[in-house]
Amino acid sequence: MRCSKYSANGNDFVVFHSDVKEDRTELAKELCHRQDGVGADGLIVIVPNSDYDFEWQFYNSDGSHADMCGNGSRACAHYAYVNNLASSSMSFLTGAGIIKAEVDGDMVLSELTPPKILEKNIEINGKSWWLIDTGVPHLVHLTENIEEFDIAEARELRYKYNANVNIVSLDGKNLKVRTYERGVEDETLACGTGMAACFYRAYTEEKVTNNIEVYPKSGDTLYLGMNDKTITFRGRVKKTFETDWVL
Ligand SMILES: N[C@@H](CCC[C@H](N)C(=O)O)C(=O)O
Repeated sequence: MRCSKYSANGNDFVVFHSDVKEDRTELAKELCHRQDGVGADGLIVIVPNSDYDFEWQFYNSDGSHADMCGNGSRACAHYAYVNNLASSSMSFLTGAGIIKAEVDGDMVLSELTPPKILEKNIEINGKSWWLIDTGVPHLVHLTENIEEFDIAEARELRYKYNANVNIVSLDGKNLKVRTYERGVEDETLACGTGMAACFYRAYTEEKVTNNIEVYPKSGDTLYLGMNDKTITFRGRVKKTFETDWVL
């Protein structure tokens, strides 16, 4: 079985495809383990679908299922293209809905599901959070100082709201973002749906214009914009390892 490891701007994934759709919770935990496994933030399994190019099963590193993953969608699209599972322009089914993606070398564009503001102005400890669904739920707080990310507070909010937790600051006309991810239970180097939620809040509040750059913790550059109702999310992916493997 072909099995690849991808880094999508520091958010890393084990990816493989299979004809069998089955529960892979335990496998996700084993493979994603940083010391005893391959090590990754998530596991993506591509399985056949009769209506779209394919569908995916997405697992966080703790084995929990997530409906969507922005960075994972770009890694998955690249894997599907280079393994002849789809053409460079594809659509696939996720728990959050249909995702369209386009692969151009190592640049991959993913069109995320329409963002939804679930709740505005949640005031906690002098901070004002918005809860936004960009395929999965994200709390977003606009801050002056991106260096001050209180992980203990983020962890508390993550459980209270069952959401990922982000802080975002302006960097000129662009944005810097940091994300605590549920299912990884720590800050990750990048989170696509998190960047999308931060962009959406900043754009809705007219802090940024359309089509800007967003810089996650890894320091990479992602390109985000509103396209009618959906958010386009573009950036490089890197295949870091590949093996043919007997599981
Ligand atoms: N890293 C992903 C988000 C993965 C799912 C998330 N941890 C959740 O459980 O909601 C991204 O790039 O969007």
